[in-house]
Amino acid sequence: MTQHQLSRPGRHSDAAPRELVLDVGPVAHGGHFVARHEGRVVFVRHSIPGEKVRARLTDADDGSKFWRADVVEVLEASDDRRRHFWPLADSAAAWRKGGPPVGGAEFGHIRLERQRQLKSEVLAEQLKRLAGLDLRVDVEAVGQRPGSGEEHDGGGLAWRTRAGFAVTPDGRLGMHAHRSDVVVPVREMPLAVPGINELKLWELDLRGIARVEVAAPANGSRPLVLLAPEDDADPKRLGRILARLPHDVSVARFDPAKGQVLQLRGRTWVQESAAGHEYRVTGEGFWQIHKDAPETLVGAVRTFLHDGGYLLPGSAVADLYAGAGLFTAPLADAVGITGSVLSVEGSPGTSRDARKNLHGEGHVEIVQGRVERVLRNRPRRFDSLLIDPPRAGAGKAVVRQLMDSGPRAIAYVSCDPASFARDLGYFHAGGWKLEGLRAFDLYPHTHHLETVALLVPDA
Ligand SMILES: C[S@@+](CC[C@H](N)C(=O)[O-])C[C@H]1O[C@@H](n2cnc3c(N)ncnc32)[C@H](O)[C@@H]1O
Repeated sequence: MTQHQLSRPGRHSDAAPRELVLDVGPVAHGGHFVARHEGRVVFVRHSIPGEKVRARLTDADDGSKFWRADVVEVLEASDDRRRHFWPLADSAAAWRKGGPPVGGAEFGHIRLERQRQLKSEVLAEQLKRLAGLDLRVDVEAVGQRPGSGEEHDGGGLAWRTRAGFAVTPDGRLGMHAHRSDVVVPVREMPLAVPGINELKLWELDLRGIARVEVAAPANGSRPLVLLAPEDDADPKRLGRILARLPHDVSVARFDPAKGQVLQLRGRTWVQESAAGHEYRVTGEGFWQIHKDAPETLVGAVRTFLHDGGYLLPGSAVADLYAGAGLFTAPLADAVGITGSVLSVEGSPGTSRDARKNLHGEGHVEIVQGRVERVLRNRPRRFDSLLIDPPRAGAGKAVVRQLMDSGPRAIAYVSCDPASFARDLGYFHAGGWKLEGLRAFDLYPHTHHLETVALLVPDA
């Protein structure tokens, strides 16, 4: 990696030292660890509680309440520290070579079991702070061979069925350095499933392409490569890239701003499978990223709703923030043709997929629109609900609408402990309680965490 200026945000006042020696304290939401320098909080990435590190300031404005820093040298290492499995994402190694590490594997230097403990601590802290709840939940490992995590011999790797790449100015496959516009060339993505790495996209000349997205379903069906050309790209370049990719790979061009996907070869979608159902997912449409996430999450929701007696034949239920219908199909099975399922998804393309995926299920109504609008314009009663909002969570108004629709239970699937804890606070204020909570490590080696909760009225 060459020396680059940090272009985003990388602010330093002249008075601020560029490197500090820090004693690292507890983990915070977002994958940072809390340290202090002369009374000011410094959020340090790539460290571990209890360590002493030398860290480079990446955001250090005199006026700001806290600074951000990145480890360049570990002075006293934690027993939980492991050699990072990917040199490009190893903070100290990357800075030694003159630039920031690539993003996306910011916990890769931590023993897997300790990663899960840290995520559990973050969840407990958010629940306490935002929902006033004293609760510690263990984070469950998913799809890892027992004991394999310690040596990184496959533990926690090769799980991403989706990967996004940038392109270097000279046309090589790359990834953004952490909090930076710098694109670092890559030759593999260790968190991605083999179906993505086998494409060897790093061998392509990608000049004229701004972004590359790849989807390789866990069921081994045909992968899809999405290419976003720059505005002034020579169309012949797309043809040359197409010729270099294996024939059994679908290729499409896409325009992220307009949400358009145009076929170049094969399909514009991938075929996914879960819980005995088949799903098509077009372009960049949402699908759970971890190869084992669909089965894991459907199983957890089923246990909470079905085993709790909240999902009976004939029930009226809803799947909100439904994507391509991952949960809609098993909910439709459970309530049967005497019941009904309302499935609401905001993205027009993904909602079209849901319509195709649930075609023929007469008791399922697919509605494209924002959840808050659909619930406001057509208020109705439900026996139980499932929600799986994006990272921002559902929010106060939607939580109110959900409670007002009279369900006996709500399953809440969340990918962000902070917005989940905040929403839980709104449920508490409305007279509801947390009846069950499970947490899953569906993003190993990153700070992200998935939870599934069961909420019921506090009778
Ligand atoms: C975390 S994904 C879950 C999708 C689906 N449940 C699954 O597991 O495959 C959230 C989905 O909500 C959609 N979405 C985001 N904001 C929305 C809103 N206000 N109303 C409806 N859908 C929304 C996104 O397009 C995305 O498909």
